[in-house]
Amino acid sequence: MLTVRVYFCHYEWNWSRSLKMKEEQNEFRGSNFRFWDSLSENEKAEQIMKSKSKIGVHSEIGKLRKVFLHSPGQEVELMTPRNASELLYNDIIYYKNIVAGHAQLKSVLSLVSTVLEVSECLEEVLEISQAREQLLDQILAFQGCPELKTELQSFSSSDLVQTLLTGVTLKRNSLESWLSSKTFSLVPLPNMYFMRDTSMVVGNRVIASRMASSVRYAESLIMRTIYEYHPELKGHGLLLDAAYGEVDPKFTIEGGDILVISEDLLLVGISERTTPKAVDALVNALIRARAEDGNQEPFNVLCVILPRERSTIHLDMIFTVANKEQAVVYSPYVLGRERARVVRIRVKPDGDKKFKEVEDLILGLRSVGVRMDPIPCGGDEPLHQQREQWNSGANLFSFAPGKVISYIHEHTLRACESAGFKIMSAKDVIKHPTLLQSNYPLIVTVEGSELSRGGGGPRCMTCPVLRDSV
Ligand SMILES: NC(=[NH2+])NCCC[C@H](N)C(=O)O
Repeated sequence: MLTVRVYFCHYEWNWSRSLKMKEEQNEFRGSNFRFWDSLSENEKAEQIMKSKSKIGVHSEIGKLRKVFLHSPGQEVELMTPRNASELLYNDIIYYKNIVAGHAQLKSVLSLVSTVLEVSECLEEVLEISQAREQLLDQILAFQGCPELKTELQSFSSSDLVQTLLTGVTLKRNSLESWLSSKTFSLVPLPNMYFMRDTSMVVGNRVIASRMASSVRYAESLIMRTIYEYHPELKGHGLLLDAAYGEVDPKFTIEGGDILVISEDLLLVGISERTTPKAVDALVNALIRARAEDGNQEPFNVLCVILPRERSTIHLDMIFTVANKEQAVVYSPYVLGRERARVVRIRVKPDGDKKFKEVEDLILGLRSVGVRMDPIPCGGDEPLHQQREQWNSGANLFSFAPGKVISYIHEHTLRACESAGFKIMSAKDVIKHPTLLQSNYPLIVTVEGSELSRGGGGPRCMTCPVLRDSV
């Protein structure tokens, strides 16, 4: 294999050792590489600036530099048919069967980006006593089990990470607990591998989500703590700090509903997970943040009112961006007779907002100057569309413009091929990373038949922290 030295490796990072090592191991960084020595002084300075900036997401497709993942562990095997739906799963899934699919995703992303494993970051953060204390207090208060604190405080950081992920079984040591229908005093976090939802980077700031379901609260508290304390990520301020504080069912927001199309355009799902009240707060927070940054440009938010169905919990289950002007869509809800309503909010820098209902999402995008040609998830047949969308067939993840990861869905992939994409398996790409250097649009497929039964796809499993601008 061709060995390539990438300019990123030449910058001396001051951050934690493990992260630096990861940078160095990642010698090959995808298609746009150049030898450091071939860069002009200006280009070098620009690259150094870029690598200094710790977080920044201004599009759905900019070349990926840093991404959060969580490789699923034993926590996914703690559910039973009885509690599966409460734990937000479509079915009982087996750890061994999802490992391979997730490992493919991670290997492909590691070829092009720094991959931050959330459990490793959490372990590092738990070494900071203030962070550990704060996180434990918050999680245990939310879960109503503050009595666990003394025991958990005594754990090593790695044991504590494991315990937070796999939960604590309720001790049957009183009549009340003996008769309780609960299994856990501290609920496990089997949804952790859906990294997308619990926090998000919008522009140069972070949103700590407020999850719609209490079984996921702890996940966003974990992310909030990582962004607050981790040397690699801290210091950016929160755009919206929704993870902690009073529970208000009218105020919930999850990352699967937020798509950053450009600096001046967001798509937002109004769904069973994300409420209008939270989106109002997000828009106001953006107005303030942009004013702070001296940004005098107006911006737009397109709000898609999603049906409340299990397979459309988030906007990214019916619409994901695959290239500069192409998106994979679930046609019935984006274009068809049953299409979702879309409300456009035009926001002036002085905070003035104008609301208008637009015809559909694609025309709404046009109305703000963005062309997106839809590629139908499942192809043209309603039967295939429904089956493949159910298994997260519209949920693709872009790691560069026109470079996308998808599950293997025959009809969706065929539609993508007709739209100009080449299809390659993750296995081939991992064996021959130079395949990623192609100039043509590319879809890398990962095995997802078991992963999708957790309720999401490649976009749901990734949380981009840093992307190049497009
Ligand atoms: N961005 C997404 N579509 N995420 C899917 C999350 C699935 C997860 N089981 C949940 O219900 O929360």
